[in-house]
Amino acid sequence: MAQSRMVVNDDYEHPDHLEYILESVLMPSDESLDFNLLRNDYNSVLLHKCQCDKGGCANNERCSHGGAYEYCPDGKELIQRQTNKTGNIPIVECNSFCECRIEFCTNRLVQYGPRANLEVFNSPTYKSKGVRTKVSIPCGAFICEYAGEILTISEAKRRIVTNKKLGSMNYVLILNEYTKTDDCYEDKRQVTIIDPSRRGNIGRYINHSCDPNCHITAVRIDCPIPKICVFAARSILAQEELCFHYGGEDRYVEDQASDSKACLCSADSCAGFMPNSKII
Ligand SMILES: C[S@@+](CC[C@H](N)C(=O)[O-])C[C@H]1O[C@@H](n2cnc3c(N)ncnc32)[C@H](O)[C@@H]1O
Repeated sequence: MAQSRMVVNDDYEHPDHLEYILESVLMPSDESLDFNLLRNDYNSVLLHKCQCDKGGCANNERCSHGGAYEYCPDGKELIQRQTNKTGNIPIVECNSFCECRIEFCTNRLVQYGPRANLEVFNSPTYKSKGVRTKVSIPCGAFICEYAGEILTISEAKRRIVTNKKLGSMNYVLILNEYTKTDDCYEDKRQVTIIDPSRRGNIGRYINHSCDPNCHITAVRIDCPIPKICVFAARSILAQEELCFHYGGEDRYVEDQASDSKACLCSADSCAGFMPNSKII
């Protein structure tokens, strides 16, 4: 049974014989200095807490973390606030240190686990496994974490080279976060590298598209290392395959680095090749 540091509702079956995890976990130790730094981050907690009363966390002027989510027009579920349409604004959810009352707090979503009614299927578009939804999904809704092993930069480089040599599928996802002012990306602030090839959740089956219906956003709950989270970038119909752009924010920052692997997304705007985020 998969274990989590939080109360996560995730009872998806794992179709492969891999270890199913409920949230990202630290890679095995390689005794390096980089690993020790990563472990320190992984084991540390964000102490900053909010002191909200009922409803306060809906408002980013009142709540020190709040305002990331709002109710969708039918009021049925919390979605990513529509000012964050590209998913580029990182989210900090309320956590166990916060003084808000959990039953009133509207700044907790990812911590409850992936949405229901997703399924892994054999995708005819990608000629491999993919994830689709059995029911429609509103724009901004949380899909799931892209959970896997959190890697050091040197271990990620090593695994990417090995995958290429073996011709294996590459599951390593690199999220570069940037400081941003007036629509201009500036210094890189943090790199997070996740590999669900050995240990992962349902997110590991989501394919890349050059015109995706989902995007990724960095979400922190109680750890300074963000979770890479998949949200709906538009309304999605039942039976649609879910895809996001593997280049993340990098595609806006510089000429997108591309892989030698042909992209099968079949979008009109397809770049022809799979994107390849740089490990800077
Ligand atoms: C995170 S996995 C996605 C799930 C994968 N299809 C599977 O069966 O497990 C990433 C791998 O899926 C394949 N893939 C994903 N998106 C693709 C695309 N747009 N074009 C070609 N292959 C893609 C590539 O082999 C890539 O290394």
